Amino acid sequence: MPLMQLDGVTVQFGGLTAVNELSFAVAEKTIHGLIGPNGAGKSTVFNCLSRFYQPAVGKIDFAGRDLLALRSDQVMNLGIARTFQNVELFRGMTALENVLVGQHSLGGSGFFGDLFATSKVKQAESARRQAAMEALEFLGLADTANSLVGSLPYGKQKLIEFARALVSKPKLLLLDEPAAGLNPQETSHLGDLIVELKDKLGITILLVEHDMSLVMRICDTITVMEFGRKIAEGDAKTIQNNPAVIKAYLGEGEASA
Ligand SMILES: Nc1ncnc2c1ncn2[C@@H]1O[C@H](COP(=O)(O)OP(=O)(O)OP(=O)(O)O)[C@@H](O)[C@H]1O
Repeated sequence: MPLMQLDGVTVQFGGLTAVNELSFAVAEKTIHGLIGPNGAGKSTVFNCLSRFYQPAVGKIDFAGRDLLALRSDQVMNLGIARTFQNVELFRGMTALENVLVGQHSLGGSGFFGDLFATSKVKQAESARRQAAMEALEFLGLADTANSLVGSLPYGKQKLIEFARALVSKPKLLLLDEPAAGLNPQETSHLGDLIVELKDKLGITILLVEHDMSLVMRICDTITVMEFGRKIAEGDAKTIQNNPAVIKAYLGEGEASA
């Protein structure tokens, strides 16, 4: 059984159908790419999964639950985390503090516990800090823990966003253009880290990305969208040789796809 299944999902903005009867399944512990030319509807799909948008029609099942019946915060508690196209961190806070923010959804000790800082609270706080440090260490960022995020290079900031998403212990991680703004070396390192998230932590990844060499290198399965519809699906080799995919990208001038 897949971890997540979209079934006939349709999203409209006024007269525009941004996602059109889209169905696809994401298998557990895989890296699943969602690609397509600009405006194909990829971000709209992510925004449905994070529950920012409500589809007009369709169903989304996540680990046996009806995702569309849940609020955005409930989705996070169910085990879905995401990163954003543009880095969305608190620049005036340290890397560690930013990662700690990602644990907020895991629940705390409650109002009185926080107020009186009981030993239980202190223990929970120390466990949270340890988990945040472990997430930073996993991504090779331990040395940045006490640095202000705004002072760090963009590539590191992107990875701190990853750490923040990881610390909520997601089953599914939605990565929205993680390679945007990174140089080829940083992109290659990022690709290795994404594979490690799958292999070592067992996290399922849904990846929206324009860097085709990264997508083709790390994805187990790729779903291709154009004008809101699915036009192809399969492994990298199948997708690279699919005439409809080649046409969709060539039509946009992205012959590299
Ligand atoms: N909030 C919105 N209101 C109106 N139209 C929207 C909204 N969000 C997206 N759209 C439109 O829906 C279509 C799909 O957009 P979307 O951002 O999902 O595409 P995308 O595949 O993520 O594109 P890109 O690769 O450029 O990020 C586009 O025509 C876009 O203009």
